[in-house]
Amino acid sequence: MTTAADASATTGTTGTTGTTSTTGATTEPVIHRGLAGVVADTTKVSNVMAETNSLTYRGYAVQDLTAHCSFEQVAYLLWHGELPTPEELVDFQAMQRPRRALSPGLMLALRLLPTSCHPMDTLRTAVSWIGTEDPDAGTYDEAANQRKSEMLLAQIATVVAIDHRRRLGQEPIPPDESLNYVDNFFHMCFGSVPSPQIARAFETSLILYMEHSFNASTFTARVVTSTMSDQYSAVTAAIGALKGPLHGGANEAVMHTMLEIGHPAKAADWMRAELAAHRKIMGFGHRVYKNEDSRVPTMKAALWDTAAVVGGGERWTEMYTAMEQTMLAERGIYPNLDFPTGPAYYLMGFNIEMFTPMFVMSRVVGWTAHIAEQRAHNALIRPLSSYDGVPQRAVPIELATR
Ligand SMILES: CC(=O)SCCNC(=O)CCNC(=O)[C@H](O)C(C)(C)COP(=O)(O)OP(=O)(O)OC[C@H]1O[C@@H](n2cnc3c(N)ncnc32)[C@H](O)[C@@H]1OP(=O)(O)O
Ligand SMILES: O=C([O-])CC(=O)C(=O)O
Repeated sequence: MTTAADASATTGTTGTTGTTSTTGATTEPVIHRGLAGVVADTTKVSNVMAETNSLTYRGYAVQDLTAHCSFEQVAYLLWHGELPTPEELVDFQAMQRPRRALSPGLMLALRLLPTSCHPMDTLRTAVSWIGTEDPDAGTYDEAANQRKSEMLLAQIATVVAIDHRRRLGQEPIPPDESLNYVDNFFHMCFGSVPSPQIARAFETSLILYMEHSFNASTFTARVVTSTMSDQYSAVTAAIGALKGPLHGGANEAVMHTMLEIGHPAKAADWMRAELAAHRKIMGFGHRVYKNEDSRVPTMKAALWDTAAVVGGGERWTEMYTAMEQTMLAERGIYPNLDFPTGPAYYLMGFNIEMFTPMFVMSRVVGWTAHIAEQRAHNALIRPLSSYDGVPQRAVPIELATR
């Protein structure tokens, strides 16, 4: 089998059985395991530029957006291609905020779910449920899909907050239309709004989490959409893809790791032992960025800001520094966005198992922007495989039943 890394340039047509070169000789197909390095389609939503460690949403640098825009403004930008005018923003908020309350059916379903399930399972089930209650779930047109995207954005935060509370044995707190997305989420979780510094740090994390081109969960949403399936199915599948620790689940794993290490002074030895045992350390490495994740400096600053206003915060910033320095010295691998976000969410008072659902609260905007783009220029996503199982054979006569 030839992999992308060791393949020499081959021209010709590729099928499941091999490649026919222009000279007529059959060679083995080039296998791109994990689709690494494959450009699967074009997109206008965001641009991940690994060479310059930079990232733009609809042409705006994410650092510019986190410095000057609210979560709602950036969500509007990703969906509509332009930042909203002040009037458009008011209209957007007036339409979004009343949609935060959940249906009685979904409220009941959330009560019935076991608390032993992971909150990502709650969220996956809730999105699927919302789809069952939408009489237009299967109808596609641009306006209907935009309405569904807005509904999902408004309701996912409510589901996450209710799940956060029910695991603590607490009753839901209804959403408050007078509050912005961030303050309302804290209000629904804790019954109060955060300090401006914490609100800003949290909003920064959400803006940075919102979109990242063809990452595994977005690509999952595009694969489902490419079959002309519905938006709820695509988002439900994307939640399943984000849950894994090699993707969004890493923000939870980072905090578990930091707690296991316990003290910054123990970080270097702990990490060296893990690396010697060939185990991966969550929150480090990236498929596209091989130098530094474009979003990390901004989120690292937000973690430091959070630590400055929360008691005991320096324990986790010192842990961050110790782990970052050790990984760079031992393997030359940089932290990814999940590395600063994990301890930031922990310092903000969230239970660790809620971290990946909080990622969904934001990434749903990116997913649905990509679903719209996929639908607008659809091509069924169906790659080829190279068979390397047993050669063709006949059913043994003694096992035949007909
Ligand atoms: C929001 C996000 O989804 S960001 C990503 C969050 N995921 C994580 O933090 C999980 C930990 N990181 C990883 O598993 C990987 O870096 C990934 C999956 C993110 C990207 O991986 P890939 O591009 O497939 O690279 P791959 O896993 O093959 O790693 C290349 C090499 O670096 C090593 N490596 C990469 N990441 C790590 C890590 N976190 N810890 C230890 N070694 C690592 C691999 O062991 C491999 O070494 P080898 O060539 O000696 O076998
Ligand atoms: O792009 C990726 O592969 C993973 C990632 O950082 C993201 O989804 O934000």
